[in-house]
Amino acid sequence: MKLIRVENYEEMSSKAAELVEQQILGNDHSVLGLATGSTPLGLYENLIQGVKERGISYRNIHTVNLDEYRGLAGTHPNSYRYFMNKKLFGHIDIDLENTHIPDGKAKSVEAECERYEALIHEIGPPDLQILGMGMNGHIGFNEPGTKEESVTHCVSLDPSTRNSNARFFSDRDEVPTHAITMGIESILKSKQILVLVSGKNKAQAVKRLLAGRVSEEFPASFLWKHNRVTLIVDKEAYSLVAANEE
Ligand SMILES: O=P(O)(O)OC[C@H]1O[C@](O)(CO)[C@@H](O)[C@@H]1O
Repeated sequence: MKLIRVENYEEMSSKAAELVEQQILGNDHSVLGLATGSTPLGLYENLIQGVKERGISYRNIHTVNLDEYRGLAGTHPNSYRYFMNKKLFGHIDIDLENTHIPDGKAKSVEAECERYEALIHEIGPPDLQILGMGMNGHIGFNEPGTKEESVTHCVSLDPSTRNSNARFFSDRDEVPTHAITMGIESILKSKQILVLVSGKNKAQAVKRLLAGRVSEEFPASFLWKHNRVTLIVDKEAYSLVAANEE
């Protein structure tokens, strides 16, 4: 795992954008794996700037997102489809037909998971997958206990994840109880993975990740099984590791 230590969220976001743009400049037909949550927002702002100021084009880029809440339509303001359209896709020259996110409202969740996994293989796997990490080590919505062999599946969300994501909803009870997520195996198929972690509330998770012990109990630890992972971590998120080094 390649570690890039940066000062703060802004630097993490601009460094990440630099790496994404490098990928696009190297192959303008790249497949990007994208994430939601607070972490990649700064990255997306930088990518939007890249279109306006650096002439980066997404005309031939395809994207696959990691996950979507079960039960929310793409028009729901808390759905990840809505998030992606608002925070990125609506501001860059990407063809929306080339952007893919699981359908949270699909009638049959099993059929939707199968369709999405097949789609990842058909257009992908991603040349570059962006990941955030939950405080409990979740990647996508793969909660502790998820098997390494997991492909796209429906998960019951951990109470800690629902609590943490409640900040996006007007009421905690509105946070969906289930989500569709790419599995660990689906994520590890990506050719390259870029993990972004920022803030004090992730310091414990960074410490656990960098301890290097691979365990189902901490899903992000499976990233040690991939040979092209870059972790960009800011000072606060790295603080507990730094304290150990002193
Ligand atoms: O970036 P945040 O909001 O801390 O969330 C971390 C991770 O949690 C998820 O939002 C799922 O809850 C992931 O998509 C994200 O990478």
